[in-house]
Amino acid sequence: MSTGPLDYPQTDQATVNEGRGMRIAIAADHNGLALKARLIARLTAQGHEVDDRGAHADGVTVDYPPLCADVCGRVVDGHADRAIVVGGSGMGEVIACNKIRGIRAGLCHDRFTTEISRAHNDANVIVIGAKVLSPELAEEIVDLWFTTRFKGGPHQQRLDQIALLERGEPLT
Ligand SMILES: O=C(CO)[C@H](O)[C@H](O)COP(=O)(O)O
Repeated sequence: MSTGPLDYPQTDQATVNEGRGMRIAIAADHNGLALKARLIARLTAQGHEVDDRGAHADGVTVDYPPLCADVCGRVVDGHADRAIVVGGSGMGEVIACNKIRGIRAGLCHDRFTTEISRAHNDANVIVIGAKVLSPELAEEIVDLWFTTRFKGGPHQQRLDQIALLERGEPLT
């Protein structure tokens, strides 16, 4: 992952790898365990290195914020190129992830939101609601997410503005 002048993670190795051979941290709460397992199998078969950060126990209710903090921390500290979080709706998860400096998490539930999260927002975390999507659509959008490149240009300027907000600095 490169670090730009504003000291936050920018376009990452993923765009260089064009969707292959990335280090991916993944987590799910109790609502997302089956989908997490399915995505791990698929991404591993595609040649990615997948780090399953939990939860691991089926039938046990868990809180999602610590899982979000963990996988996002792996991205921010450079141990992972990108992260996936699976929840029930994914709404709380995307809120939690976006509290972490350097994280741009997108809640993706169709092809449009998925493409925009990468092309415009350079999202480094994708959040999926296992109760919102079919497993087949989840696989499709994860594939799309990993192969969609950030467009840069005016979108980079907006990300720079978001980074200023994150740092509590005035927008110029
Ligand atoms: O998607 C989620 C948060 O946005 C969680 O999966 C959901 O809130 C968990 O709820 P419950 O404990 O009732 O299964």
